[in-house]
Amino acid sequence: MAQKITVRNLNLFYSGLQALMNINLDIEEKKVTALIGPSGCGKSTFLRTLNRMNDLIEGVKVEGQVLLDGEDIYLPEVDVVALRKRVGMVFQRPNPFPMTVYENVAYGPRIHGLRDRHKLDETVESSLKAAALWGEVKDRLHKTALGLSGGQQQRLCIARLLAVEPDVVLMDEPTSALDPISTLKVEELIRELKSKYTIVIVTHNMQQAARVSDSTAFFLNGELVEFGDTELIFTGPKDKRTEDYITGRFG
Ligand SMILES: Nc1ncnc2c1ncn2[C@@H]1O[C@H](COP(=O)(O)OP(=O)(O)OP(=O)(O)O)[C@@H](O)[C@H]1O
Repeated sequence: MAQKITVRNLNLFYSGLQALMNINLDIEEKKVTALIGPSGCGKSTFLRTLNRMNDLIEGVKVEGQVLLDGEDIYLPEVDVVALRKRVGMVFQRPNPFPMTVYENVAYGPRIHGLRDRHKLDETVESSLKAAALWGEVKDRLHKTALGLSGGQQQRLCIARLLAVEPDVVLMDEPTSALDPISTLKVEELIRELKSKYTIVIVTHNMQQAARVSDSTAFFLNGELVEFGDTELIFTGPKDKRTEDYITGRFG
């Protein structure tokens, strides 16, 4: 199976304090990879290394390699804006711009040079359809996005990201601020999106990891303890620490 992202000997330090310890991990193309582990174990930090979001934090030092389609994203000549277009991110709390639904989705393509109104309309419609939101918003495209429900706002943020045609979608606890029904809708969407995108999701919810992911990585204190097929991780983990965590003994 094709590897989309290859992580080799990755270490990360926050002002000298080591938050990731020698991580080695292969992320498969068009699969969902879940990152699990107790609070503070480094899941979000690791997720942010995949599109260099940690660069925005002062005092961060990264060692090792993250290869995207075989190319090291940490080389100095890499265009970080182009990288973040290819590797987009959805956050814990939905963060639509204070604009209309349409403008939220059209924003990215416009920034990247799309001006043609007809093409923009098409992109907005196809992105909202891909995010399973079109039916709910097609009659309110020109109303503020802030009037949508939390679950709709999160799917709008996913549509906004899909509009710039990424390869990889990073999701940092994308349903933690949502009610159970909205959560299921986003989970359904994740399963649909993997036919086109490589998805990496941080979740605190073990059932969610089991429901949506193909592979699961268990982190503890900045280390990758175990990584493998989700079913195997949940039914027969090799490491005692993984077993303790998934059976709820800690975290
Ligand atoms: N901006 C930062 N500056 C300094 N230390 C940080 C920063 N962000 C995270 N850390 C530290 O790095 C470690 C890993 O944090 P991280 O947020 O990646 O963990 P996490 O597993 O995602 O936690 P949670 O599940 O609570 O979100 C923690 O010890 C945290 O305090």
